[in-house]
Amino acid sequence: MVSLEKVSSNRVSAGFLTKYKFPSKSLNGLTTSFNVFIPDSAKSNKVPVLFYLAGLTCTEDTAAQKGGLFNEAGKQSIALVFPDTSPRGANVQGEDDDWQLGTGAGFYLTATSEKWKAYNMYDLIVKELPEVLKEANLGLDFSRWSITGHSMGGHGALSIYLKNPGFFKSASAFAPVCNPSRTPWGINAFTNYLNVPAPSSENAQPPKEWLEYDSSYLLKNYSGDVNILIDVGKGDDFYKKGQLEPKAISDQNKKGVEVRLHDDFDHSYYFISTFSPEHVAFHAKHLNA
Ligand SMILES: N[C@@H](CCC(=O)N[C@@H](CSC=O)C(=O)NCC(=O)O)C(=O)O
Repeated sequence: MVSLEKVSSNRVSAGFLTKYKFPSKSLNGLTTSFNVFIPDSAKSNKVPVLFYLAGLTCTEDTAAQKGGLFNEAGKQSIALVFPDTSPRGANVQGEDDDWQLGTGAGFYLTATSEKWKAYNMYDLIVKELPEVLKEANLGLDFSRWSITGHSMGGHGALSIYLKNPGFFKSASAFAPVCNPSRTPWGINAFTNYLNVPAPSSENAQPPKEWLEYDSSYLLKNYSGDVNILIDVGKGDDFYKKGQLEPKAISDQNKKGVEVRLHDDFDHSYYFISTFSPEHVAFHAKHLNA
């Protein structure tokens, strides 16, 4: 039995957003927080669930406050779950020194490096949080889950979807890191958290431990049907600097994958909140099919 503590609750759109915290086994016993939006309709019928994984430097509050997801989620009777982006206070030397590694930068993987042993956001999202939500008895339908995210969280959403065939009905992402085993944020995260060094040449095949978390590679080797929507802004500086590489996904021309590039939009929550109602509607189509 997990000791789930309610931190706050706010009326928003056609439901309530409630923040909880609990000591997480995945994160070495550290306390983690998450927000959950439950539409009013959950009182009469169980509702499907959409996870939102946020990006570097974010918390469980970032997308809840700025993502613009609630009106459509309320209308479509979908619950939203917003986890944190890393453990907090793991006491790893240097974990607060660089916004691209450590606190706020968990990269949604299971760390295999002794130094980063609390950094197990993959286990938290895929195993522990679903169990915690089931136990909390919030009116959620545990046969219908989907997943979305932004940037590092877009990488998380796509890789978690592709690593768990059949578990999620659909995945979507805003400006995701699509090919982390060949782009700087991913290489930095994998080298450190997985303790597997980068290959000596840029053109060499990345290590197999890294590829297990690379959505482009996972998609290439995926045999079933997929439902994936990706939006990227052409005015996004991280896109221009080669951190995102959506071409690694769009060039595969896989059925069930739509990658849309939009003029002018940047990496910010102005971009996300513009397209988030469409993403919620996309997931509703698959969650309610
Ligand atoms: N501090 C950084 C910029 C950090 C940043 O832009 N974070 C993005 C996610 S980037 C990929 O995961 C974000 O979502 N920020 C929160 C927000 O409210 O916009 C820098 O110095 O560039």
